Amino acid sequence: MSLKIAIGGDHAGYTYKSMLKGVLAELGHQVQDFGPDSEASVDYPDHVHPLAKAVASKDCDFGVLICGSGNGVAITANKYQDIRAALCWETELAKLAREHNNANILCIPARFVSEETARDMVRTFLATDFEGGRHQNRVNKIAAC
Ligand SMILES: O=C(CO)[C@H](O)[C@H](O)[C@H](O)COP(=O)(O)O
Repeated sequence: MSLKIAIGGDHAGYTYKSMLKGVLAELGHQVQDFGPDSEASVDYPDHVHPLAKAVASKDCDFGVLICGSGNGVAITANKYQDIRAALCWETELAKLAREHNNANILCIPARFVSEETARDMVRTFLATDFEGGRHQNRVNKIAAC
């Protein structure tokens, strides 16, 4: 199924973002790029806030955020009540983020994972469904905070 994917991050994730846009296109997904558009140093919140709003409003189905450690983009995106941004550094974590947490944004630490791992995490994240059940009860309690 073709999805609308929001992608963004900062300068440390720029190269991976460019590579992952190609992966998303190969998978048949529509891509909205929230920048940056070069490797020039930027402030990640400037790119995360509009992306998180697009996912929270369901204008985009899922988001992929890439920075150096993944922490800044995750911390910023999770400020939004309807965002569940998961920092993942191996494929199994990306799978569990969807299965157990119904994560809607995947955060990738570009300076700490290989390009192949980043590609595999994106493919797995988008191909994995939320399990619901006991996990839905837990996710509901996040929103209640
Ligand atoms: O999580 C981050 C910011 O909290 C990211 O790792 C940034 O990409 C990193 O901080 C950028 O560092 P730089 O020295 O300005 O390239």
